[in-house]
Amino acid sequence: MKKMLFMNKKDKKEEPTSSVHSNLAQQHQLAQQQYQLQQQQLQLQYQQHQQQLQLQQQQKQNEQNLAQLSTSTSSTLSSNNNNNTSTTSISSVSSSNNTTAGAIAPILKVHDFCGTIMILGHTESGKTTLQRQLEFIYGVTDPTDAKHYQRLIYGNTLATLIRFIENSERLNITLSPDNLARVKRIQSQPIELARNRLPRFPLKLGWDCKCIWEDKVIQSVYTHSKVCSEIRTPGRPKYYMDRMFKVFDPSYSPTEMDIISAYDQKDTIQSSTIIHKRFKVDLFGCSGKQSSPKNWVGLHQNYKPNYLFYVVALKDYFSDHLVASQNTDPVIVDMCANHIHRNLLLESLNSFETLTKSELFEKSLAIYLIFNTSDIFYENIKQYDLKSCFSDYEGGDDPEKAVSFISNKFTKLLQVKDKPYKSHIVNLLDKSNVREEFEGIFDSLKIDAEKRGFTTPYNQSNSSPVSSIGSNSSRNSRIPNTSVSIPGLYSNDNDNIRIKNVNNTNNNNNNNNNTTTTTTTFPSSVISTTGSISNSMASAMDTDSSYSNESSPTSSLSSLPGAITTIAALQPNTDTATNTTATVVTNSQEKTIGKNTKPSKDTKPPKPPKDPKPPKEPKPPKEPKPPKEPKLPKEPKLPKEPKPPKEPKPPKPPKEKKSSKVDGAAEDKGKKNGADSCGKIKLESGFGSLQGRRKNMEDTHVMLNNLMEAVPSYNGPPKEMPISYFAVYDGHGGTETSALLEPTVHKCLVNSQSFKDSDYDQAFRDAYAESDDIVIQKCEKSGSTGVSALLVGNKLYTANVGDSEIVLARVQPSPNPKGPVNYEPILLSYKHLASDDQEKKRVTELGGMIIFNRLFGSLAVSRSFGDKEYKEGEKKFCVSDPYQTTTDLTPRDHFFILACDGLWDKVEYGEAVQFVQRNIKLGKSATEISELLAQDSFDRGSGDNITVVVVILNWG
Ligand SMILES: Nc1nc2c(ncn2[C@@H]2O[C@H](COP(=O)(O)OP(=O)(O)OP(=O)(O)O)[C@@H](O)[C@H]2O)c(=O)[nH]1
Ligand SMILES: [Mn+2]
Ligand SMILES: [Mn+2]
Repeated sequence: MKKMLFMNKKDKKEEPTSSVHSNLAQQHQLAQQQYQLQQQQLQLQYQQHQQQLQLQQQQKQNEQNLAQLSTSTSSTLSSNNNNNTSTTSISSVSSSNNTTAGAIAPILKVHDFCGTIMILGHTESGKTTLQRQLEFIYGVTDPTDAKHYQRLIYGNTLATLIRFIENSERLNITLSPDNLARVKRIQSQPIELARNRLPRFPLKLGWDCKCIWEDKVIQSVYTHSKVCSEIRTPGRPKYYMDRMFKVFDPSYSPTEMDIISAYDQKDTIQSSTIIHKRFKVDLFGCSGKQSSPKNWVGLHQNYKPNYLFYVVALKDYFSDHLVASQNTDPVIVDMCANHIHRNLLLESLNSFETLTKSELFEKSLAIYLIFNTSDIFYENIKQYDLKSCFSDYEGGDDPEKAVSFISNKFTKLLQVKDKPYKSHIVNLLDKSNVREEFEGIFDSLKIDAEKRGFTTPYNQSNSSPVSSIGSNSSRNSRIPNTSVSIPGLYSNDNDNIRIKNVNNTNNNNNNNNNTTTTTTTFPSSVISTTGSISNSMASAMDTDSSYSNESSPTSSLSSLPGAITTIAALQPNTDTATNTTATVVTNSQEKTIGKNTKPSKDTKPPKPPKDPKPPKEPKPPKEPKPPKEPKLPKEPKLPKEPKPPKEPKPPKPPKEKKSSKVDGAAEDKGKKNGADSCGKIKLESGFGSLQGRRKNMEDTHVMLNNLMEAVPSYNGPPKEMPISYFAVYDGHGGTETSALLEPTVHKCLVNSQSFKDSDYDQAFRDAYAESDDIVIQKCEKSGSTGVSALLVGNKLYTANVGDSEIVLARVQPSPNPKGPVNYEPILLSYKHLASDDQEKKRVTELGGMIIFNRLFGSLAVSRSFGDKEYKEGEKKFCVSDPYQTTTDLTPRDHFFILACDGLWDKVEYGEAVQFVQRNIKLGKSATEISELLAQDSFDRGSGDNITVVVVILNWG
């Protein structure tokens, strides 16, 4: 039956496809011409309006000034019936700023105001969407880089399809046989992108894509992905799928909605500049990584935002209970019972609470809560009760009640802190909705900026059209956000203000162009246009002059006792890690950088700072250029700082359940608790390995307490020191590669010339390269990550590719010798993920793409053994160069743990170290501990294979 269905469609397909394509091409061209004409007209219209607008603006500003002075006492807040409003008295500011206000009034005519806004929010809440919309509406630069978006959207389309296929595999549900064959063809496709055949998509595959998308299985995966955090698919999957054929068309040119909808997970801060009624705003949009609370530390120092936009996706309120109660597809419901669902709305709320304790929050003047995805939320609330997320919710399916309930959860945190705020409910995809809401926001911000004296000339170096204004402005250009105001500077420059993207001034010329009689006079109440919340912004007119003088260094943390504890808690390991890993750092530096005798690939340039410093002058480019750096792939000097604990999830007590499947293949693996002496160190090693929820077991591992014995073919000079080798290999796309690595890597290692010469660092590089060559020759499709530890006497050498990692547990010196022993996790590996900034850079410089954080939308790691298709030809998108460390072990080093991402995705480094330590104390063996640790990750919901090797160092 199913087959028939697809056969029918197949019959109809081929021809219409190509004629559709050429029609589309013509349509596109026409549409583009029309668009250009429209743009020209608008430009004209815009210029005509200029003079009129300026007049109106001046009038309005004067009115507003008057209004503010007179409303100073009536600034009551009506937020959510809360009496404890955050009314910092405007009157005090008005009076204290009287002189300033008086001084500003005449300047208003000639000066512009400015502000800096930081956009924060949980991942996929809509931060980038907001920034793009604002750029389209008010931007000073053209946000449409067609080539970039064409690639990105093309990538989104394929990656979405691949994600659906992968999710069907994860959920163990199988597509129709016809479609399985299509899957094969599609999955072999991404590499085509690598061969620079973009944007040509082999049209014959278009039909394959469409059939897969329409497969019942994929449809149910899609339906479920909307409520299941584990199989969530980034971006707007349906939109991408529906536009598939347009995107595959060689003459495809992205529309504005395509651009707004494109999902681009960047790990850098994205900056843009917009101008609204001569109010200039620099927006810094956090994304991906930076959006997690641990990265909010330091953002204020770097960007000095005046205001914060916090974006929340309302739609993400689903929880376990809900998924289990949905009976749409029993197969998937069953599957969902097996994994843990994150509640992204609650996570966002938690993050927000953390934010309220940070310096960034303290120093920002006001918070704008942007409750996004209202469109989906209003639909969902009719089907899924909010009670499953908030047990105290009683509002039923009334969307207004639901939204105001959610917004209250956030605003409560602000009221406690007496922080001025406004809430807005929006659908960020809807341009006119965004315009409506943000007109008011920018109006009120401008008035605030004006009061605070945030005036600045547009500086000369600004590459935007407005930058040409004011030839004598350079002296102020270094301090974009100061209150410096120089009367008369721009008296004749008004006509020079051109906004390149005039979209915003079209459609709505009448009510949009600075003539709006907004009800928003800061700080009076603003009714959100959705009408469901009546919110108002508190007057933030405190007299703290440090706010209005951003050029003075921001006060240090010490002035914020509340913040100190939080920040310390957020980054528990920062200081200690740096200090105590000194030996490791020096060693690895010596080896990898200092000892740079061998050319090329071993050179490890230091990692650049994570957060690019903000541009010194407000520039309009979308993204601050990352600091200059060498081309070679990064190897950071420091082992990456151990992750701070995520959510305070108490580790579950390990169950006594034995592993369901214990893999065993390595040579002396059977010797589970192999105790052997290694110099003065007696080793005890063990492993735990779980197939877990995956269909196949693709992990392998090696434990060789006596490496030389295991490789009798060694023919170099005898080794005096005992040598041991441990490794974990995490295969993907089949078991071939990881199975082959198991007997191979250490043999290559021992048989390399460098090993004979006792240059173990080089030996690792040689062994990894040789093993990769062997694998590539023998394995068709699969690949594997790997982490290895070589212990020579008391020197520990490590190497890793991909996301398998090793952590060393070191006792921290304690001031109190009788106090509890504290262990510090020292990370000796580096995750080579496609999402990593440096890896991304390496790949994109070669002409490759990272989509949805994967290499060509497909491979999550950027370095591995095997994965031949990404290594063929000249361009090696995926490499096997390992990250390496060398450590002189001392009796403070107690044990180390090697494991694949099946462990590290669920268990923090510090948690694992504590876990092992606790169990050593309880007298458990290395094997028992490894098994318990693997089980713990399983219990926490890991859907992956899990392999753990624990090596305990007993110092004699
Ligand atoms: N239906 C709907 N989709 C939206 C809305 N706002 C954003 N989206 C979509 O949600 C997806 C995620 O939005 P982004 O703006 O990329 O999210 P982000 O916060 O920048 O995400 P990260 O960069 O991963 O932190 C995009 O594909 C948007 O098109 C909305 O109001 N309604
Ligand atoms: Mn983003
Ligand atoms: Mn894995």
